[in-house]
Order: sequence, then C-alpha cells, then structure tokens
Amino acid sequence: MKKLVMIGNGMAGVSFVEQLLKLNPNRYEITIIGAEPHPNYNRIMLSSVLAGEATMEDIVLNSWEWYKENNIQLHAGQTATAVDTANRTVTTDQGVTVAYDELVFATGSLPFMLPLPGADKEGVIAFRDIKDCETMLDASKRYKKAVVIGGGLLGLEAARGLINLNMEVSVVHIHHYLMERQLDETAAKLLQAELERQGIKFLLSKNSDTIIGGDRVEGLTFKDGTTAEADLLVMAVGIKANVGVAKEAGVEVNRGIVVNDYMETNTPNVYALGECAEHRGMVYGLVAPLYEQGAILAKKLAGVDSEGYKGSVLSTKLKISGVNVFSAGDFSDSPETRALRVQDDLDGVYKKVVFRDGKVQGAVLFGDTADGSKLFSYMRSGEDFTGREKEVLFGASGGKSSGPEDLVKAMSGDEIVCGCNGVTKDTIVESITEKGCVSVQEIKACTKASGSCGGCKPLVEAILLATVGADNVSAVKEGICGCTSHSRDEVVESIQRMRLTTSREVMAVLDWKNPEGCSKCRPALNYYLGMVWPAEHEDEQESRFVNERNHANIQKDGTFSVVPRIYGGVTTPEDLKRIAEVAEKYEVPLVKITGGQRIDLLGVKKEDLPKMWKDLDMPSGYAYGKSLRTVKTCVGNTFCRFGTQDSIKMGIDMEKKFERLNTPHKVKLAVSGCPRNCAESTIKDLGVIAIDGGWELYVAGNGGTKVRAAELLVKVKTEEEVLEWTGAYLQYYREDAHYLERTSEWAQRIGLDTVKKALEKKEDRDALNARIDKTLDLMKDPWQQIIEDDGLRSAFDALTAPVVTEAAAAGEPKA
Ligand SMILES: Cc1cc2nc3c(=O)[nH]c(=O)nc-3n(C[C@H](O)[C@H](O)[C@H](O)COP(=O)(O)OP(=O)(O)OC[C@H]3O[C@@H](n4cnc5c(N)ncnc54)[C@H](O)[C@@H]3O)c2cc1C
Ligand SMILES: NC(=O)c1ccc[n+]([C@@H]2O[C@H](COP(=O)([O-])OP(=O)(O)OC[C@H]3O[C@@H](n4cnc5c(N)ncnc54)[C@H](O)[C@@H]3O)[C@@H](O)[C@H]2O)c1
Ligand code: SF4
Ligand code: FES
Repeated sequence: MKKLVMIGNGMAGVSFVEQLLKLNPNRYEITIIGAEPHPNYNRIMLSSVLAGEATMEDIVLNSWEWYKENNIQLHAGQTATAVDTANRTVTTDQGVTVAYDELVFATGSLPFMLPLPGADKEGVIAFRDIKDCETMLDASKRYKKAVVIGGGLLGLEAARGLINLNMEVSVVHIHHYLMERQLDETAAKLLQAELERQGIKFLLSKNSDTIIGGDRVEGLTFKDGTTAEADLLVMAVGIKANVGVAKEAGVEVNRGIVVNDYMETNTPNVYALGECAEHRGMVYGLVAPLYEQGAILAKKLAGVDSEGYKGSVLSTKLKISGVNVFSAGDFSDSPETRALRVQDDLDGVYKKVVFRDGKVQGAVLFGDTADGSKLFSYMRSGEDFTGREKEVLFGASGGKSSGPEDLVKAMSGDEIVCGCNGVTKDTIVESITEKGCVSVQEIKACTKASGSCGGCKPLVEAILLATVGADNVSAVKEGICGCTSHSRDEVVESIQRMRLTTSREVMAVLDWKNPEGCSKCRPALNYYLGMVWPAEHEDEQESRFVNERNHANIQKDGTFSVVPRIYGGVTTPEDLKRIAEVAEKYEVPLVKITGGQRIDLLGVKKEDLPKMWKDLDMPSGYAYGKSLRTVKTCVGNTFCRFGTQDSIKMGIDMEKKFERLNTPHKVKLAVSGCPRNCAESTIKDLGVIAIDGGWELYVAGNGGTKVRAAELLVKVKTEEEVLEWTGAYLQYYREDAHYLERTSEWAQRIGLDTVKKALEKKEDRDALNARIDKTLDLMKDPWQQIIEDDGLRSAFDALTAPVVTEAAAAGEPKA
C-alpha cells in the first residue's frame, strides 16, 4: 500500500482525508502529523466557545476513535520540522521520521503578531486555537480589562466573546471604520452602533505603539500619545500562510505554497491545500474554498478524474448573536459599476448590491441578511440582470419575487450550501427525500449543515421548502400556537442565535400577536428557553402547568398527591416506616402502590404539602412533571434465576442520573434482567433489556392510550454505555422534539433512522451528554428548595387559581 503523509491536522486537511476515504478507502496507509494535542476540531466554532454558546466537546469534528477506525496513524502534539524531498521522509520535533510516497501540506496559517515593543509580555495573545481560547476563558476569571487589536471578523468575534465573559472590552482598529475588507462605511457604522449597544468600546484610526506593563501587560500606548488600559491583549490583525517547512524543503512558496488546479506543488508527489496554499495568486482564509480544494485533491489522489479547482467566490457572515451582517464579492464603487442601495433607518436595515455589466459583482447587507444566499447564488451563476437589476432585491415586476424554488433550481447538486461543514445541495436533498428530514433541525442532525455559523440556514430552509413542495410548506412552517406564525424550529433557533433568555424577550423580538402569549406557547417557551440556556434562563413558574407549579398532581376534589422518589422501585424498612408515619400524621385517605413501583399518598391538602415533604425528607418523584418519571426494574440476577444482569442496579443508576430532568413530555424508563422482560421495557420511552454479555436499548415505546412497541436502538456491552446512550438519546429528544410530544410521536415523525444517525458517532453522543450533564448539574429538588427558602415558601403558599391548565393546553392525562 502507498504511504500518504499529511502535515497538519486541521479542518482543510482532515476534510480532504475524509473525502479520500469515501472515494478509495484502501489505497493508502495514512499518517497525519498535527502540532496541536487535539483531534481535528471546528476552529470556526472557537468564537462560539468563547461566547459560551458551545463547549470544547461540541466542536470536535473527528474523535480519537475516528482515526483508529480508519487506520490513520496520528502523531498529535508533534510538529513536522523537516521534509527531505529526495528521500521522501518527514521528521518531527520528537525525532520521529516517517516515509512517504505522497505528501500533503495542510499547515494552515499563523496569526500575524504586531512586532510591538512589549509583545512578549504575559497576557498578550492571538486568537487561533484551543489554547488561546482557554487562555482567554482563564484570564476573564482573574482580570477585568481586555483590549483587542483589529476590528476585522476575528477581532469583533473575540470582543463579543470577552463581553460575554464579563470583561470590559475595547477594540482598537487602524482604519476609520470596522471590517473595511468586508463592509462599506455605511454598513460598518451601523455595525459599530449595534456593537456599542452590546457593550464594546471602539478606538478607531489608532496606530498601536508600545505594550506597557511589568511581566504582565498593563496597557497599550498609541502613536497619537493616548493610552488604553489592558490586562489581556488579543491581537487579531490578520493571518499569514504557514509555509516555513515547505520553503525549507525547497517547495515553491510565494505568499502561500504555490499549487496548480490539482493542488500539486512544483515538487513531485508533494501537494498543498487549505490556508497554507496559494492558488492562482489567491490565499484563502475561510473554510468554504478549503473544502472545495479538499474535494479536488481527494479525487486526484484516489485516481478519479476532475476538472480541477478553479478558485472560489467568497461570502462572509459575522458570527455575533443579534447582529446580521453579510458580505460577498467586490462591492466597491467604480466608474464601471452601478449600485442598488436600500436604507431603512427605522428598522436599521442597509443593503447594497453592486452590478458590473448587469451581473451581481458584490453585496453588503446589514440588519436583514435574508437575501444573502440568493445574491451569492446570482454572483456564482453570473445571471445577467441588465434592465431589471431591482429584481435581485424586490422580485420581478408584478410583485412576483423569485421563490425558493427558483433559487434552489439555479444551484447544481454538488454546489456547497454549508461552507462551514462542506455540505452540498445534493446531500441536503438526500437527507429530505431519503432520510425523511422535515425541518432544518433534523437536516442539521443528519448532515451538520447550518450547525456552525448558521449563515447557510436560509438556504437550507429554501432547499427544504423547494424539495417538499409548496403544498407541504404549511406543515413545515406551522406556528407553535395562534400567537405566532413562527415554527418551533424558528423559535428555538432565534432563542439560540439571539441569546434570548426570557419568554418576554422571545415574544417581543419575534412579534408575538398576543404579547401575553397563551396557555399553549407559554409553557412551551419556558421549556425551550430552559433547554437552550439551562444556566441563564430562570424558570418561569407562572408559565408552568398547575401540577408543575404545585409540584404535586391536583386531584378531582382539589386535593393533591405526594409521590416520593423510590429509585428503581427499591425501598427500605426505614423509608416505608417514614412514609407510613407521615400518612398517619396527615391523615392521608389513600395510600396506593403505583404502576411505576412507588407509593402514592392521595387526598393531601395543599397547605400540608410542604410539611409532609419536610417530614418525609425524601426526593420528589416528579409524578406531576414533564420530566423523568420512573425507572421500573425487575429483580434481575440478584434473585431471579433467569436474570443475566443486575437490572436493579442499572435502573437505580439511571434514575439517580436523570431524575429531575425537564423533557418535552413525561419520560418513563424500565430495565429488565433478561428477555422475559418483566419490567415491560418494550412499552417505555426507553427500555433496557439484559442479554448475555450486554444490554439492548429499546426506544420510543408507549403504554397508555396510544400503545406502541419500542424499537431496538442499539446493543451495548457495559453499564457505562447504557448510561451514555440513554443520556445522548434523552438530550437529542430534548433538543429536537416539539414541546408536549412524547418520544413515540417524535421518533415516528422524524424516523428512527434519523435518531440512530444522530447518535451513531461517539463524538456526537459525547457532545449530547456534555449538554445534558450541564443541565443535570443545575437541577435541584423542588421540595428541598421550598422548605429551605422562605421566599419560595411564601410564593408557594400564595399560589391560587391555575394560570395554565393541562386541559387548556393539551388535554394530557394526569398520569
Ligand atoms: C476564531 C476563529 C473563527 C473563525 N471563523 C470562521 C468562520 O466563521 N468562517 C470561516 O469560513 N472561517 C472561519 N475561520 C477561519 C477557519 O477556521 C480557517 O480558514 C480554517 O480553519 C483553515 O483550515 P486549515 O486546515 O487550512 O488550517 P488550520 O485549521 O489552521 O489547521 C492547520 C493545522 O496544522 C497544524 N500545523 C501547522 N504546521 C505544522 C507542522 N509543521 N507540523 C504539524 N502540524 C502543523 C496546526 O497546528 C493546525 O492544527 C475562523 C478562524 C478562527 C481562528
Ligand atoms: N466569521 C468569519 O467568517 C470569521 C471569523 C473569524 C475569523 N475569520 C478568518 O480568520 C482570519 C483572521 O481574521 P482577522 O480578522 O484577524 O483577519 P482580517 O485580515 O480579516 O482582519 C484584520 C483586521 O485588523 C486590522 N488591522 C491590521 N493591522 C492593525 C493594527 N496595527 N491595528 C489595528 N487594526 C489593525 C485590519 O484593518 C483588518 O480589518 C481571516 O482569514 C478571517 O477571514 C473569519
Ligand atoms: S425479566 Fe428476567 S431477570 Fe427480570 S424478573 Fe423477569 S425473568 Fe427475572
Ligand atoms: S455555512 Fe456556517 S453553518 Fe453552514
């Protein structure tokens, strides 16, 4: 087998390897040398990590297992220091020498560091990798003042992230307006005003001179004699292609490593791609062209013919919540160009489209970027709009604007829709037609499209609409209630993108028709907000159903029930005695064993609830909540002669881990110790059945009115894996289902294959588990809180008539 060695383990390089493996998995023995001690991760999402919108785990693109599964030898944490092109070897800083038949440089860029006096002080950093991101997260805990030099894409995203970390942030920019490469002055001023509103200060037309301080940075002086204080200084003043090793090896280098249309350098068997490569005089600094280069090189090295790489047209979008900026192509004015400008000061919208010979040459949009994808596709197709230029923004005369069908039709199947993740139109259409995705969320789960910067979301939506057809549009876009025409996905996406943390904000920003909301949308919004922002969103008790507000099920005579948690249905004589004493003390009229293997004290007066819970001193069983209810278990191998595994311990572990979790609807689990299935695992939201040497996980089952047998999700070997899959499954359900949709309805709607696909990769399960763990860490027992907190206790005592009743919202039985 031929030996393929790649230097650089970043986004462009690994995407190329993925494509090569798809085309020809057995052609090469692959070795990757990567200087960073991490597997390949989504560098562009570092901005989201800094802004607190994603975790480090969320951004891993290829897990350590992925390399193993594909027989790739990865030397992570090692830097290639020399290449011997005559003997075809690469040597690393740790003395490892690897022989190659084909060598790929994918070394990316280095951040440009201004050579200012004092630039070596502690606290002066770039923003390029995980290490920089961690340094900033760490500094924000100890220091207050941050200065970012550079008002380009990176500098502004860094500044916004640091604001989210509660730092005081000033951006120093050399030009008199921001992002001068991507925006014109009008758009830049609007952007600046919006970012000032978000708390960022700007120092424009400033030329930095000296970094001052002791060991650590304390400030920055400018050539005009003024100064700025800083205990953290981030340089974001551009990048330069990382070409040192290639140059030393004698490979032709200009601004980047010079390559032809097939990514070949001037040296035999040596290729380059990504930010380190220079193609037809261009060195790219965005991911979309790098994926295109990767596809070409993969074909070349797999022995598949292609037309070669012809260069890319670029578009950018600033990834800052609440700011919509789009820029593409060349939007500068010249005697040969004509511009269409629209400015709406009332809504803060600005659009400029520049034409040359009737064709769209560039565009800048601020405030409303919905036309971005359309304009970008006109730029790429080169459509001639002579005499009808205004159609590009206002549609054809007669009021008919070009619909999504026209836009999507104009695209070829292999055109990349999602630049961040390299997803083509064909892949998205396939996810709709073959895998049954019916929402942008589901397409994201299936293909990753729209999962990073979100810039391609309107186009993904357009493809969805064009593919399912106008007749089904209403099904796709159904508003969550009569107060809004926004669908569930749109509401959740807005909550994420604009960092909305209260129902009031959602209703105001999304123009709710009824500003108070209704009994259908209020509990739903409260759930979605808590799901997206577990730490930031404060639970809105007034939006909860009456049972949830009272932390008890209201009975038909107005009394309540008390159901303590009995993990896995296993109790002790002491607990039973305490329950009996409490039942006697408060004269509970009925003590009943429930179907979920616990004890229900029925007929309790509301005023007795806090006292009873105090006396019981047991956790709430959440018998009233849209939450994990019970984990039913059989006796398993501890006592049953048929048992193959310890189902009781498994069930208790599951209940202890996932208790108190808010879910779109109630969730019931079960664990059986053998396929005789005494715990009825196959009619549960998630049921586990022990088999020889492992466990089977069944999902989306249901008892009650709509009985449905659960379907096999996966077979696993260990208890840890049961917990891992359960966590991932529950979190995926939490993030994807509509509020009040049971797992059985949800899984039927999106298809079990979609669920399986979303969970099949270990890194995806890990990311889901990281998010569920974050939520679980914050959950507290409601009764414990009411007992300990006088304020909550008075609020509970003051609760009177139901604000939202279950019947009003969904007619859900009080099980
Ligand atoms: C914070 C941030 C946000 C961004 N946001 C966006 C965005 O929204 N949209 C967009 O399109 N682009 C964005 N970018 C740019 C995008 O991340 C890059 O274009 C892309 O990562 C480049 O991929 P690459 O593989 O060429 O280089 P890299 O991802 O830099 O990978 C190169 C890898 O090679 C390693 N390496 C270098 N030299 C050696 C050596 N001698 N030996 C071993 N390993 C070596 C490096 O350590 C690095 O891990 C952003 C960048 C940053 C930093
Ligand atoms: N949303 C996105 O697409 C996104 C986000 C972050 C980074 N990136 C990419 O990452 C790379 C790095 O981003 P970047 O913003 O550093 O590069 P950039 O070259 O786009 O912007 C650098 C900015 O710094 C300014 N500058 C230069 N020297 C200065 C000085 N001495 N003082 C003050 N300002 C100075 C320049 O005027 C320029 O606007 C780019 O390729 C960029 O496209 C993209
Ligand atoms: S499911 Fe199997 S192990 Fe559990 S009680 Fe029934 S027969 Fe025993
Ligand atoms: S283009 Fe960034 S997520 Fe698709």
